[in-house]
Amino acid sequence: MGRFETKDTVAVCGGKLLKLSHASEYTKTSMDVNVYLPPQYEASGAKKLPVLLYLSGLTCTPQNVSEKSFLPYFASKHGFALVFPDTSPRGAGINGEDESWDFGTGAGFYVDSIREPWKKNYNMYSYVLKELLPLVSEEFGQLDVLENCSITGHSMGGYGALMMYMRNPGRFKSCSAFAPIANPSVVPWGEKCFGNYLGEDKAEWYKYDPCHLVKAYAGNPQVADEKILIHVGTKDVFNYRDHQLRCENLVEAAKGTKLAGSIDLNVVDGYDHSYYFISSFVPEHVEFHLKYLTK
Ligand SMILES: N[C@@H](CCC(=O)N[C@@H](CSC=O)C(=O)NCC(=O)O)C(=O)O
Repeated sequence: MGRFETKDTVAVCGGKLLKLSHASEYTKTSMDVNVYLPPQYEASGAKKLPVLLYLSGLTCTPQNVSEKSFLPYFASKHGFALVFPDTSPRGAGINGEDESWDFGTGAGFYVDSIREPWKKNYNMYSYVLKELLPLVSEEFGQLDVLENCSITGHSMGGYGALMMYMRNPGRFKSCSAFAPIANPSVVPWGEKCFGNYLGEDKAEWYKYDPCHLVKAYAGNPQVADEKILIHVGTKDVFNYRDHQLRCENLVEAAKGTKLAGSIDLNVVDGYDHSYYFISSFVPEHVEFHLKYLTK
């Protein structure tokens, strides 16, 4: 299949989960990605299917979300495709990339590094937006991944979804997030990753921080009633309020901006950070995105 190598094809919920890999120009490594094609794909003819891009969190490969989110069930029910990228380059051969679970391998933080020794490979922002999605579009002509695509994600990936959405107004039809790292510049995970990938100049960090991006965000020209849906649990060990996640900071930062009153933050009692939490709120997030995606 063109530039993708198919490593496995799994029957799921009436559709096909394709486990793919390809050589990446932006990471200079082989990259894994899972693409879920719902049963409607085969019969779609000239009509292109909408796509939901899901960015995963720290330590994840494309398999965690494929196996544990229930997203394929809803994609089959409603006729949209799913794209599950990996969370970092793997095996880049950089000293220190495998020393901790919250930096390096599995922790690309969806930024383009500007620092040695990371900048040659750790370019997940450009990789996802400029390479992977265009490649999916080329290889799967029936998927409208360039014009009719929404974005979501979990934790580091929830942060990535908010950040990519706000940096590219109109590129995605809608955005939601599960327990996102909403203000990475002020929390330990962000400080570690931004410090290493982007250096000491905080101005470089703010280019990727949703709480700063929201200030200049021009609004989504594609939609009239723009909202961002966020869920986070009260039993999340990374704490929505004052530890790694800081979801309330985004609501606060949005005041006086185009997104004032539009960040729909739902703090849900008793839920943790796991895929039990994610899968519990996937139905609501799917309903949300379906309001914006063209069917
Ligand atoms: N050290 C632990 C915890 C890692 C963890 O909780 N990862 C989350 C994402 S955290 C933020 O980005 C995750 O989604 N894990 C995968 C899963 O299937 O739950 C560890 O290494 O497990």
